[in-house]
Amino acid sequence: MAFITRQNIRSLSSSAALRAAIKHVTVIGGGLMGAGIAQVAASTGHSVVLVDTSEDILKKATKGIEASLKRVVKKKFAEKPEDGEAFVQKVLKNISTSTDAASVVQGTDLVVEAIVENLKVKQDLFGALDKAAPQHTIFTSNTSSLPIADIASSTARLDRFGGLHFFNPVPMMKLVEVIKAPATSQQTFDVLLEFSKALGKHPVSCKDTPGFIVNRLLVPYMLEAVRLHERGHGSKEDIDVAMKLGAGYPMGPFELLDYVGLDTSKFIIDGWHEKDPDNPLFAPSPLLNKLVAEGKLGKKTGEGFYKHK
Ligand SMILES: C[C@H](O)CC(=O)SCCNC(=O)CCNC(=O)[C@H](O)C(C)(C)COP(=O)(O)OP(=O)(O)OC[C@H]1O[C@@H](n2cnc3c(N)ncnc32)[C@H](O)[C@@H]1OP(=O)(O)O
Ligand SMILES: NC(=O)c1ccc[n+]([C@@H]2O[C@H](COP(=O)([O-])OP(=O)(O)OC[C@H]3O[C@@H](n4cnc5c(N)ncnc54)[C@H](O)[C@@H]3O)[C@@H](O)[C@H]2O)c1
Repeated sequence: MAFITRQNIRSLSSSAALRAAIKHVTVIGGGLMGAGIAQVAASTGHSVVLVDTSEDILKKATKGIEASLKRVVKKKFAEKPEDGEAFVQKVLKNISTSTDAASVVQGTDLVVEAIVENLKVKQDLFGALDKAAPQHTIFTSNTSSLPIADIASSTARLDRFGGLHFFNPVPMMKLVEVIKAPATSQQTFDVLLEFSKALGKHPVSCKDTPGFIVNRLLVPYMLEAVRLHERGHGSKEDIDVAMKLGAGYPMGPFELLDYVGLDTSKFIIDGWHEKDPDNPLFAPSPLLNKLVAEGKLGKKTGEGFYKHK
């Protein structure tokens, strides 16, 4: 570990050297995204510590990772199921868990944060981690909508702070948006691009602008679907079928909102509305607000726009 130091980081030029820079990864948040990121990092040979606030959440996350890995190997090792089982066990061995982020970051090359979409909570976390992590450790956030520069402002490592935005479900979705904030160094950015490739993902470069590329287009689209339904211009079922069969989307907007999480979707739109209240694309939705207030957060709680088993 600790391949990158401030002294040798300038000599990191080849792809191989950049890839070798990240061996030990700490993923903070063991929910939908964090569990998927930990799974993919462990599957590609990284040693991973997954952090959350309670042992119960971590147990649930580990069970989810095991179930997801079994789905992956069913196809990948269809001819040799015993090799598939060995792969699952090997990957699970690469993952340990902890409820104490500050102690585990002492041995990490990269932090990927995937906790709740709230600026203050993220800043508090990174402020504490900055004091505990070694100099060489790179910090990243998987935020959907918050400026990376704002999250990084709670630390003194602005040059070693960037964005790594994964997509749900992480084991299946090939894209990673790599975000270069104004103070992110070119070396950090290059390491993050190579790390994304080492995970088997396709990185794209993004500026630190609201929603980066995908969410700036996708979130207004999903909210427009809710508004269309609120106006009585279509049932959610018809809108979903229309977008799947008429536009070739794998999920309709209501299915996707349930999949992403209605709380996360509300955090995103509320944050943008606060900053740009005149933009009609960022207007809050009464129906979304009502469902979140009722605790109907989508697939993860068993009900959102739809009921889930
Ligand atoms: C808001 C945020 O900031 C950004 C975001 O993340 S926005 C959300 C982005 N994500 C999307 O848009 C997802 C859109 N949906 C899809 O692409 C597809 O519906 C899907 C990949 C989720 C599922 O595919 P679908 O064909 O509908 O269902 P299903 O048959 O269950 O799954 C297809 C394959 O994926 C696998 N799979 C699905 N979820 C999986 C998971 N969590 N782990 C492992 N494998 C999984 C299945 O095993 C299956 O494999 P198979 O073809 O070998 O049987
Ligand atoms: N859901 C999506 O489709 C999606 C896609 C891309 C990015 N994101 C972003 O990823 C992040 C996580 O989203 P999610 O959907 O996985 O949320 P989630 O609610 O499923 O999981 C969040 C996890 O973080 C944990 N947590 C909260 N505060 C913590 C702290 N201080 N320390 C450690 N753990 C803490 C919670 O206990 C929970 O397990 C958010 O920033 C979100 O915007 C979400």
